[in-house]
Amino acid sequence: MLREQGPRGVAATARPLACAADYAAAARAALPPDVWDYVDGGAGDELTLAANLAAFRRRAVRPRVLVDVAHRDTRTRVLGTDLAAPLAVAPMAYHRLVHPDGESGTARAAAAEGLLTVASTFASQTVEEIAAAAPGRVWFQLYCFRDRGLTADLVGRAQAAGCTALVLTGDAPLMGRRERDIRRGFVLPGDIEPANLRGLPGSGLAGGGLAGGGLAAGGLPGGRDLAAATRELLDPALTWDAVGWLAESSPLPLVIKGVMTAEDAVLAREAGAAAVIVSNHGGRQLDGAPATLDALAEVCDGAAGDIEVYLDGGVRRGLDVLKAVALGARLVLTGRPVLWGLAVAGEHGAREVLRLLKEELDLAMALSGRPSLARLGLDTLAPAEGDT
Ligand SMILES: Cc1cc2nc3c(=O)[nH]c(=O)nc-3n(C[C@H](O)[C@H](O)[C@H](O)COP(=O)(O)O)c2cc1C
Ligand SMILES: O=C(O)C(=O)c1ccccc1
Repeated sequence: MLREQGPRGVAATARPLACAADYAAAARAALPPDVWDYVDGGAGDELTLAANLAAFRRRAVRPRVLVDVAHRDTRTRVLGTDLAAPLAVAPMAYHRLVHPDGESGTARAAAAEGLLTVASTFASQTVEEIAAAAPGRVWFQLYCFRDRGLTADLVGRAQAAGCTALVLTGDAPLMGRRERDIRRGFVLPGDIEPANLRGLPGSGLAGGGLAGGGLAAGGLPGGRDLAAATRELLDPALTWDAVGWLAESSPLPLVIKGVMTAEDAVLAREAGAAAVIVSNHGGRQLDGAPATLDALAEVCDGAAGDIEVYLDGGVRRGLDVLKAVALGARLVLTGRPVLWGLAVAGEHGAREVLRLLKEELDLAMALSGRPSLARLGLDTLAPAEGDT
C-alpha cells in the first residue's frame, strides 16, 4: 500500500492512500499548479465535468441478499483482449507531464493488473514504445489530421507496433476552451513533446517548434499557442466518411469515441465501427453536454446490440464501474485517476489506483449480491432521481 509522503518524505506523517480521491489529493500536492489544472480542468463553466461525477453519485444500487458470493468473476473479453475486469485506461495526452515513467509506465501498470491502455495520438512517448511495454494490451487513439497521408501513416505504425484496436476521437473538431489553462498561461514544458509527431514537417508541434520554449495553451506571449498548433493539425471538417475510410483501410477493429446520442450510435454502426465510447471527453470539450452515465441508455438503444458500447467520464470508484456495466457498458474507461497514481508514484502508483478500482468492483459485486458481470443489469440500480 502506498503512503502519502510528509514534508521531505518524513515517514512519521505518511498516511496510507485508501482510494482514488486520496491519490488526487496527493497528486495535487505534488504537481505544479498549472499541470494539476491542465489535468483536472474542463471546458467553460465545467458543468459537464461536474455532471459526470454527479450522475454516478445520484444512482443507488438495489442490493440482493443471501446470494452465494463466495466466488466473484470480474473477467471479460473485449475486442479479442482478455481483461481481468471491464476496465481500461482512457487515452490522455502527455503522461510525462506528471511523471517520467510516462505512457509506458501506465501501460505496464494496466497490463500488470490484466487491463488495457488506450495510447493517445498526443502521447509523450511513441506508440512503438508504449505498445512494446504492454504487448497485446494497448489500443491506439487516433486524431484524424487534415493530412490523410499522415493519418494513414500513424494508423500503419500503430498496427505494426502491435496495437489491437483503433479508437477514433470524434468529439474534438476543435479543442474545447479550457479556461484554467488560459488563466495559468499553461505552457507545455520544453522537454515534453508529442512523440508520435516527432520530425513532422510543418506542424509547428514537433521538432524545433517544441524544443524552443514550449507551447502555450491560451495563446499567451512567451510560448507557442497549443490550441492554435493543434488546430493546424486536426481536421474540423471530419465526417462519418472518414470512419468508413478507416474501417476499410485498417484491419483493426474501430471504436468511435465521443458518441453521446442514439443517432450517432446508428451512424457508427452503419459506418462499420465495432464499438462506440460514450464520452464527453471528461468535460473538456462541449460544456453543456450531459453526463455520460445519463447518455448511456440512448446510445445502447442506437447500438441495438450490433456494436459494443463503452463509457468514460467521472469513474472514480469500482462502484461506478458496476453502475456503468449495469446500464449497458461492456467496458469502462478511467482517465484522470490513472494520472493521479502516476504523479504520486509513477508506474507503481498507476497500478495501485487500477488495483483499488478492481478491488472495489469485486467488493461491490459481492455486497450487491451480483457475483458475475452477467448478473449486472437494469434491475441492479434504483430509478434515477426525477425518473418516473
Ligand atoms: C489530461 C487529459 C488529456 C486527454 N487527452 C486526450 C487525448 O489525447 N485524446 C482523447 O481522445 N481524449 C483525451 N482525453 C479525454 C479522456 O480520454 C477521457 O475521455 C476522459 O478523461 C474521461 O474522463 P475522466 O478523466 O473523468 O475519467 C484527455 C483527458 C485528460 C484529463
Ligand atoms: O487535452 C485533451 O483533452 C486532449 O484531448 C488533447 C488533444 C490534443 C493535444 C493535447 C491534448
